[in-house]
Amino acid sequence: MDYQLRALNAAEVLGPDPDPEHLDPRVEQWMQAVAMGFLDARIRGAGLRVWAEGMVRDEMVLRGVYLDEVPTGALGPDMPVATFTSFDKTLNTGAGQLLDLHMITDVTVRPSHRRRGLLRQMMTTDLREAKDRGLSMAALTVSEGSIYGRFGFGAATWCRHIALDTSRRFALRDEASGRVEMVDPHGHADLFSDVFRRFHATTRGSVDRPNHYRDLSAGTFDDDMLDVDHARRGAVHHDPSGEVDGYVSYRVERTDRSRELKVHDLVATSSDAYLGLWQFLASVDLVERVSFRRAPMEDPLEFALADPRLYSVTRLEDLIWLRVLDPVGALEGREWSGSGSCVLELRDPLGLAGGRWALDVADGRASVEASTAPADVTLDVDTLASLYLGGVTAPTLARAGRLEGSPDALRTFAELVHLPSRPYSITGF
Ligand SMILES: CC(=O)SCCNC(=O)CCNC(=O)[C@H](O)C(C)(C)COP(=O)(O)OP(=O)(O)OC[C@H]1O[C@@H](n2cnc3c(N)ncnc32)[C@H](O)[C@@H]1OP(=O)(O)O
Repeated sequence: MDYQLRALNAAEVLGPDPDPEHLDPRVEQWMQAVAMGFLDARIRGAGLRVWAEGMVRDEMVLRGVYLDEVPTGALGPDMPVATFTSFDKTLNTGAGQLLDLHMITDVTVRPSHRRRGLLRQMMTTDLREAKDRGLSMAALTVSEGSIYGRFGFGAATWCRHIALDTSRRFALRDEASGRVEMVDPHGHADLFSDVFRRFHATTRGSVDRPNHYRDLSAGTFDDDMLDVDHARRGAVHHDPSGEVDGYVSYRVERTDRSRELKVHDLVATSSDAYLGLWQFLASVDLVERVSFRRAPMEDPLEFALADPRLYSVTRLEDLIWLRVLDPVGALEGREWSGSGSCVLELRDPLGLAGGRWALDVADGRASVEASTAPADVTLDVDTLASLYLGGVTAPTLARAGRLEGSPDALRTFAELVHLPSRPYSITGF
């Protein structure tokens, strides 16, 4: 069977203002292939608008694998058998630095064509092109944990799914300051985006949001319902000067004889905003359970409660998986601890970032260059990805057998790479 890998530049094909009723058929067929690959319904209505606008604003590259010949009656030659999207945004790497980030999503291969190397072909082409364009880091979120390690990706940020008992027993140890007012989220996409922009600028581990988050946060599109969420409600937190420093977007769902408040998005730029929004959520009557799937691993809420047992973690989720493309750009673009030096041997199954790299850290900033000196520490490129944002420590990875070196070398590297807190991304894509 002959396959052709093609790439479409969404902004070029759709123009600046795409009309969802009359999309270029190549793009629409590509979208329907993605929907089929993720076992979703056909895309229509609001979904076409949100997706097309997002593709254009984010300048997405849509890769597709097409069949040369299609048997009579089978899905047509314009619908790809495999899809893959990428676009560029930024990653907060700590100490206020934003690193350019190559983001990958919408990876599907039609079941009748899987395990023939189509994902491998799209991935290796895309990563090579991103590296050639000068990007030093790529990222994705995964449907299954077993797929992307072979391509050099490692889990780098995690989040908690939490449930909070908001019955009469709920109380914070101290009242949060500031004030919360309800808003209609459908009309506040700009305000929500602005709060997120400030959160992104100050939070290590945050990845910038694709454009369609404007609709997801505001509830003008919901990716489970594939439509406008008419039950979506919202509230914002004002700091004592009156400035909005956090928001929450949520809906209440009935389960048997009770109700659950499901938080879709909660973004806060200060602890008062974060705790104030939780205090508001707990004050919603007729609901005794609030759930949220993007709580930080180090969650102040747990420790602000008068009764910490009202807080439960229902699941831990790996969220952002990173892939180093260029070790110099990636390692120099990160926050480090103290001063010292070390030679790293990086093993890379795709040959993009492998080799020996001399790392020199002075007062938290690194300079990195290729080296022929003997390696102090040896690791795989996916292990470096997991260490990169401080989501896991070097001693833990050494105990897992994923770092090799003498005890002294491992100690030096562990001290340099260590970061004081866990990273937090609130954005899946
Ligand atoms: C970033 C994202 O978009 S995440 C979403 C990923 N997509 C999905 O989960 C949708 C449903 N699944 C699919 O569409 C496909 O099965 C895909 C995309 C996961 C895999 O596509 P394929 O073309 O079958 O993969 P391909 O043949 O290139 O396999 C590449 C390698 O990955 C391995 N692999 C592929 N799928 C899986 C899997 N689900 N679990 C474990 N390993 C896998 C293959 O065995 C192969 O390994 P090898 O090269 O070391 O021998």
